[in-house]
Amino acid sequence: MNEETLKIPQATAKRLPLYYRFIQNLHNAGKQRVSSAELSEAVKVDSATIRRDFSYFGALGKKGYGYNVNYLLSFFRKTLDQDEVTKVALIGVGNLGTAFLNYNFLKNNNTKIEIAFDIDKNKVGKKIGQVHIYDLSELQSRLIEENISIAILTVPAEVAQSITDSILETSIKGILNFTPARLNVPSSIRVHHIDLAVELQALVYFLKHYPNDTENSQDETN
Ligand SMILES: NC(=O)c1ccc[n+]([C@@H]2O[C@H](COP(=O)([O-])OP(=O)(O)OC[C@H]3O[C@@H](n4cnc5c(N)ncnc54)[C@H](O)[C@@H]3O)[C@@H](O)[C@H]2O)c1
Repeated sequence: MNEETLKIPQATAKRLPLYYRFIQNLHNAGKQRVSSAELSEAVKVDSATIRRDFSYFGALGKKGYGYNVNYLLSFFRKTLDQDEVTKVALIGVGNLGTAFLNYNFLKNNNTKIEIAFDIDKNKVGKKIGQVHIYDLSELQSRLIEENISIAILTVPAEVAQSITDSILETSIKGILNFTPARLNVPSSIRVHHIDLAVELQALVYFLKHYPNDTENSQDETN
């Protein structure tokens, strides 16, 4: 994201790609304008939150008119750096990694897995979709050469920290960690953890303790 968006709350920042996706859908469907109530229904975020989120960027909507779809689209495209492709590497081409390579974020214009790594000799040298799988010994040199800024970690938890340590001195600025390992990194590197087991447990907890909380029945902030 560019500098203008650096000071917005993190929860708002995390909702931006969600807004962008739905605004793209509205644009593709030929819609010219959208009210915060319609947007709220589509993205399942309450309209007060949408108005507050949008207010961080100045007055984007007009009372009684709603938001101009083209304006929002170009605004979010610019804010989310959609015109600039962020190169991603995937480390660990097992069950989860293979699924990501097949999916390869085709709906996102600005992120693409460019390269993958594994230690398994049966996988190294092959391609999944457009993505080549290289031996782990080539990790640092290829990350630097291709100027890759994000690494997705889908390796066994035991090796997650050592792989992380080995990419600290490369072009990597962010790590999307799917392993259950908690990673130690310097503050110059950002780590986002995605743990299905934790999410499932949280869902079970909310079902049990907040069965009637229909106001907040969608969690889009993580
Ligand atoms: N976050 C989630 O929701 C979620 C869900 C399922 C699995 N996981 C985690 O994701 C990771 C991968 O799971 P999986 O089911 O795909 O496992 P997997 O065993 O199918 O795949 C792991 C891959 O990593 C490779 N590998 C092993 N050591 C390596 C190293 N040092 N460098 C590079 N590659 C190496 C293996 O050869 C294999 O291809 C695990 O840590 C697992 O706990 C997370």
